[in-house]
Amino acid sequence: MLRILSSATKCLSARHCSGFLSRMKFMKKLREDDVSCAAVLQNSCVFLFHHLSPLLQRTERETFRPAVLFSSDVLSILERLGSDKSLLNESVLIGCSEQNQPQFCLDVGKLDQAAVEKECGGNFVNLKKSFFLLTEADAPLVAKGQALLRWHQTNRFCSATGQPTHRNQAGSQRVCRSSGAVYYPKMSPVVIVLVSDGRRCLLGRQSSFPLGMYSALAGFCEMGETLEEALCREVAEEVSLEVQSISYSSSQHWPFPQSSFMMGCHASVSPAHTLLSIDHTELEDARWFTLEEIDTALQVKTLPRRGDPLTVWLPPKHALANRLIAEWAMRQRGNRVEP
Ligand SMILES: NC(=O)C1=CN([C@@H]2O[C@H](COP(=O)(O)OP(=O)(O)OC[C@H]3O[C@@H](n4cnc5c(N)ncnc54)[C@H](O)[C@@H]3O)[C@@H](O)[C@H]2O)C=CC1
Ligand SMILES: [Mg+2]
Repeated sequence: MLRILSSATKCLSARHCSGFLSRMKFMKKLREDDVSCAAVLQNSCVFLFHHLSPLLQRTERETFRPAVLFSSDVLSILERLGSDKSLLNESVLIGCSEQNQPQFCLDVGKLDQAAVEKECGGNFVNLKKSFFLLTEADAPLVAKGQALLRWHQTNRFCSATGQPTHRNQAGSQRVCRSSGAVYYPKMSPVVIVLVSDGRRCLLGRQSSFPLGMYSALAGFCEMGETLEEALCREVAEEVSLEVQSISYSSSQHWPFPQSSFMMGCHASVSPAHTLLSIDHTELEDARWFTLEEIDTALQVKTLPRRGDPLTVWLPPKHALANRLIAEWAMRQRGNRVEP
């Protein structure tokens, strides 16, 4: 069995960079210079995927972390499993750790899954499950890796000429040599908004959500829309409310169902106009929640099962919706005047 190293354990490329600025410049160079990138890949961390499912390893504390191998370990595995070692060159650059360790991801879907799992002492777990098994710190990098690997797998041909596209070594773009068209990985912009009437906040649920889960309203931005226009339209479409003011909170990359760029906002509506008219083609339910109800929902740690009494619970900390709700609750607690 091979050793699986946390990305912090070795620091092979420290001489290349130190601090945030040099790390960013180093990454830029790797994206632009195929020869440097190929050389660095020989001494880097690699996150393995199998048909887009990341390889996870159980820790001593019965939690999970992404299994991180060194390129030399990957080459040994490829050799032992009788695979062409050039497969390593299909790795895609995903980052550089704070310890200055370049990080790549590689899909070994061509190899036997069980054989790789045995070699590595881990398991390939589909992204939806693994995203929530991982810590808030590890999940985004794994999601980014999967998103890039998926993009490469689904953009192998030029949409103008039908000719094959060719990736650069870092995997940050693909080029059609026939037309010269350059393709870059794409995300769909999505607005997510926590609407408040000053006293309560508005949450909704789609029928596809797990039982009892309510979240902030969200929707894809349409071509040509500003963030603010998309937000007002989505709230109008889904619950027939007119938003009065908007403030931006923060953003996140969201891998489900495919790469979205989520932009999180707070918005207010007039307390005199809070009557909801729900579009049931989009939402199964939407309701106003008081601070007490939100506090209770934030406490729910074990997910309800079918047959359990209906408990409202909220998206986990990994989701921007959770942050928006927590921000709102904190602000409400601060505003509350004790009798
Ligand atoms: N990270 C978080 O906290 C949360 C993330 N989300 C994510 O936000 C996203 C958008 O939320 P929804 O309410 O489902 O959006 P939505 O309200 O825009 O409705 C989805 C529908 O929009 C259409 N659509 C338009 N452009 C699309 C595109 N580029 N890709 C896919 N469908 C498109 C499709 O018909 C789809 O069925 C979802 O992917 C969901 O996973 C939703 C809630 C919380
Ligand atoms: Mg929606």
